[in-house]
Amino acid sequence: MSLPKNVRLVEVGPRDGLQNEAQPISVADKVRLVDDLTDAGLAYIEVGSFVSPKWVPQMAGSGEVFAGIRQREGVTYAALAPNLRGFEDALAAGVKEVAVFAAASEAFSQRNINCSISDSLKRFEPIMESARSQGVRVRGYVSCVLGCPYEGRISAEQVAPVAKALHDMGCYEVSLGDTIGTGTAGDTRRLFEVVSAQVPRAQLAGHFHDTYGQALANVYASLLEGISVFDSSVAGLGGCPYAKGATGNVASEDVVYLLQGLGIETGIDLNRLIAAGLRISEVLGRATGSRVAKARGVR
Ligand SMILES: CC(C)(COP(=O)([O-])OP(=O)([O-])OC[C@H]1O[C@@H](n2cnc3c(N)ncnc32)[C@H](O)[C@@H]1OP(=O)([O-])[O-])[C@@H](O)C(=O)NCCC(=O)NCCSC(=O)C[C@@](C)(O)CC(=O)[O-]
Repeated sequence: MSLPKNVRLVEVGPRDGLQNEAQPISVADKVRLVDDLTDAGLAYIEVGSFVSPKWVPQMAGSGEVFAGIRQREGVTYAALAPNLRGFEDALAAGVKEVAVFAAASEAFSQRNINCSISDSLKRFEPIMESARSQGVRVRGYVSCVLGCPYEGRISAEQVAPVAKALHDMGCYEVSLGDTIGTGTAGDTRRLFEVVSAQVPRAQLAGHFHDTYGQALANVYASLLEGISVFDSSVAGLGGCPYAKGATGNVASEDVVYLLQGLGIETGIDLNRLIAAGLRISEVLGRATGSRVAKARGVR
């Protein structure tokens, strides 16, 4: 299979990246991050989550962040919604696209959203119905596609029915998440081979955490499988509150560098992206997680 000519990056830094931070991050700093990412040319930015603040306190101000950001024409600013309440709160905050999130592991589903996989899918149905009637696009996530912090190995055959269910209920794209970053390039190729028998490749995305240093290799393995949408996080921010020890997503800067080397267009200005990552890393008081940013001689 030949490599895709264009790739779309879904920037999840402001959401997946920051949701796990214990230290307070001001609304102004979150707004600045999203604006910097807009200026760097990202066409899709996941800005926040409308989830319970008791479960994920860092996302509590997502409505204020939406109110503060500069929205550029043609850029999608999305948010996570776990239930109808979250969906309605998101809409009230002016959100035009949401993402629902399920898991391929029962134990993770319980820890993350306090219900079974099948109950979570039922919970999404009223969201899908309301979204359809209001013309809101919904993206779907499946977590733990290559491993679970509680159940260990997860097979591609466990992932495929969950991805299919999200696709069948109307998610226009399903992102497959290696939440704990244990997957290898071989596992990744097999995952997409199996899942693409249920959901077309053009409607699948890859979401790789870099815990074991395999994320960039997994992006490349996915490209070889014809996948052309990847979630990534500026400065490699992040982790998951329900997957202890998991590091951030693959750094957006590193993915852009990889893609540039393959002659694949993303429309992203790498220098501005690096600057955005350095600014938020400074706010967080730590070094950037992007190897490319580090190699360019800055922090
Ligand atoms: C789903 C629930 C709400 C169930 O949580 P629950 O406790 O079972 O829900 P509940 O319906 O019993 O409600 C409990 C309380 O939460 C409130 N509540 C209920 N819904 C909402 C809402 N939408 N927004 C704000 N508040 C809400 C509700 O009003 C009530 O408040 P109280 O009466 O106790 O004061 C909870 O488990 C939750 O919010 N979980 C979110 C977990 C999360 O955000 N995880 C991280 C995102 S997933 C991820 O990172 C993985 C991904 C996508 O990146 C891919 C990958 O890497 O794998």
